[in-house]
Amino acid sequence: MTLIFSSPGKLILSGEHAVVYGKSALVTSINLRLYMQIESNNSSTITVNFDDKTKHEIELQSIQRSSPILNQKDFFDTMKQFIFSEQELNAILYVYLRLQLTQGINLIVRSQIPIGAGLGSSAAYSTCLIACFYCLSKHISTDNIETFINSNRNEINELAYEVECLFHGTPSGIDNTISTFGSSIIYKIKPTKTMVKINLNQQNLLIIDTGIPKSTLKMVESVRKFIETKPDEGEMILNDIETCVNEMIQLLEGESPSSLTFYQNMNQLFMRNQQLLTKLGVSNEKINEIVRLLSDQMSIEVKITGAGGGGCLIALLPFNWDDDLIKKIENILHSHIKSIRRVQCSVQGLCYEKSIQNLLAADIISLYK
Ligand SMILES: Nc1ncnc2c1ncn2[C@@H]1O[C@H](COP(=O)(O)OP(=O)(O)OP(=O)(O)O)[C@@H](O)[C@H]1O
Ligand SMILES: C[C@@](O)(CCO)CC(=O)[O-]
Repeated sequence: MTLIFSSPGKLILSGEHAVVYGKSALVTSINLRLYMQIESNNSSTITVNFDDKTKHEIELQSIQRSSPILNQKDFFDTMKQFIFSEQELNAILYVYLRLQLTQGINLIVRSQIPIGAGLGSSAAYSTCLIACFYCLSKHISTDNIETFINSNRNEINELAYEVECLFHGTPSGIDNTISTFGSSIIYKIKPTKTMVKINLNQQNLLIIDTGIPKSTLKMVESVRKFIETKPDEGEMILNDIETCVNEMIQLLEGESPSSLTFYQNMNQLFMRNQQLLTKLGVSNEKINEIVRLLSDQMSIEVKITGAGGGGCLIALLPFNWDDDLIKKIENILHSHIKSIRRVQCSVQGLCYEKSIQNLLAADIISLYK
């Protein structure tokens, strides 16, 4: 049986980091997707092909277990000698054992989402991995896959969260949730995990890739240290970030996205949110310079999206933007960034791909427009 799934990347418009501490965050899925194909075979190996560039083979005889892996701790404790240095391979091993598969498998991964840039590549990977292995483990026939996926999204999301924990320690779950469900959501983990869909039809979001490598794990850890050392200041910043999120939600619910009021207020909210993230310590000199250049020369406010420390930044283009305006931005930033790109948001979440065409066409997209 051959199955293909795809999942989108994401942009956090507001609320990153604060979401880890139970505050609301606003997140949207974007039109960059990761595609994964799975087929079972009669061999005793898992073969993996990443973007036609890296190929791996995992020998199954050595790792088969009679009882399932129950959680991450169990995995690392009992599979010590089989742990790879590449987390993407550990994720495959984890899911294979967790879902008690026994057959040989061929996996093909092709992705448009830049890796490690704050756009949720690991969550799209985790979500597709679970969908592939879960459907295989349940022997779902291809005719029933769509229905099966739609009625099991919550379970897929919970399992994808476990895989995200391999990548990120104890993430909030915002990335796998948006990748599984798609569209745009207000996400919160306290007092219980909740997601509320919100209408967000923005065509004017610009992603600026700083080209600076970042580690989500390290950035989340540095914020934790900040909050432990300065709990009062930390709490105030987190509350102020949540106020930005709530004001953004009010704007989305109350203003036409093509109005000047909407643009001006969103621009201001990006600025306030960025200042708060800077206070939390997740910005740096290079990011500050990019923020300063666009603010001073174009009155466009830029904020970090995701963990910060590098990766991508976002800005909202004025509703009357044109190619000349983008060129002007490129000219101002060209020696400071890797690339820029406009994206569509609120796209479909995890989905079953009926044909191989999209997988074949997928290639890591340079963020350059
Ligand atoms: N196309 C892919 N091929 C192989 N591995 C991938 C792919 N996409 C994601 N991964 C895995 O996900 C990891 C990236 O996770 P990381 O959290 O660093 O970046 P991100 O998910 O892009 O950013 P963020 O979590 O901040 O949104 C990679 O190191 C790799 O293990
Ligand atoms: C920085 C963070 O808030 C978003 C990462 O995409 C971490 C998380 O929510 O797990």
